Amino acid sequence: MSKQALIELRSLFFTYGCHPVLDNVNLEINHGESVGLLGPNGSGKTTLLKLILGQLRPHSGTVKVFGVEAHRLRERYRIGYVAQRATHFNTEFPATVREVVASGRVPRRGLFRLLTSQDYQRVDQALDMVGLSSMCNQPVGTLSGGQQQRVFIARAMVSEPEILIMDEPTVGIDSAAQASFYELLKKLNIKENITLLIVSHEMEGLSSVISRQVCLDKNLCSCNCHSYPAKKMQVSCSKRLAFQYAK
Ligand SMILES: Nc1ncnc2c1ncn2[C@@H]1O[C@H](COP(=O)(O)OP(=O)(O)OP(=O)(O)O)[C@@H](O)[C@H]1O
Repeated sequence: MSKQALIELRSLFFTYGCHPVLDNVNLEINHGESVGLLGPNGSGKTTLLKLILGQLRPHSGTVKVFGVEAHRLRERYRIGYVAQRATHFNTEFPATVREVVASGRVPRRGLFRLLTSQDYQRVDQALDMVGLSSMCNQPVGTLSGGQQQRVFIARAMVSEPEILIMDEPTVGIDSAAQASFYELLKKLNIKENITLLIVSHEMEGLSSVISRQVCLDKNLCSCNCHSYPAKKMQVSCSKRLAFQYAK
């Protein structure tokens, strides 16, 4: 029996009004992979993630997650999601780091059930994993961009997801913080056995984390990040990509 892909896109077509964004996209992501998704601005990366998260429905073709059509998936907690610019927190935002991370446990526990000591144990484990235990009582708005990004990863992790999807996770994070962030992603993928799908323009830094890279420009084209240098790989994808990255 063939192994079932965790994420499976078949002949996917999506349009906003009369503006086609995704045209015949096919992609399979298997358990344990760490996939980088690259493409120029406006090429449909966030739209593709929204389809995988079941927030949008395809106009034709299929999007399956864990073998089920994405919009029908009931166990949403199986997918962790860190949105683009998740870290733009108002410094006055009153919640502490621990409270924000604990809120990520609600989808698994259920909306009307109080969190138990076991849930909080999981929260503390997630804080430890991202290296923020010592800051757990600080208001989240007072943290740096890189630290806030870790809060959002911990928040996604407490629901114990099998897949973690991140949209531009390193935007606004300085290069020193990026290096330790990439180490964290490697740990999640290899030690915690979590499948990763990461949208990023920073593929050079991410190349130590990802096992495969795909380029999107309405269609998808697959590239193996370990067999090509990043620039060459991007250029090979399409003329539009070549233009983008030659700048
Ligand atoms: N809700 C919407 N309604 C109409 N058009 C939209 C909507 N959301 C996105 N678009 C358009 O769809 C196209 C793809 O947008 P999308 O955000 O998926 O691209 P992206 O690759 O994630 O871009 P970026 O790298 O800039 O974040 C763009 O032309 C965008 O203007």
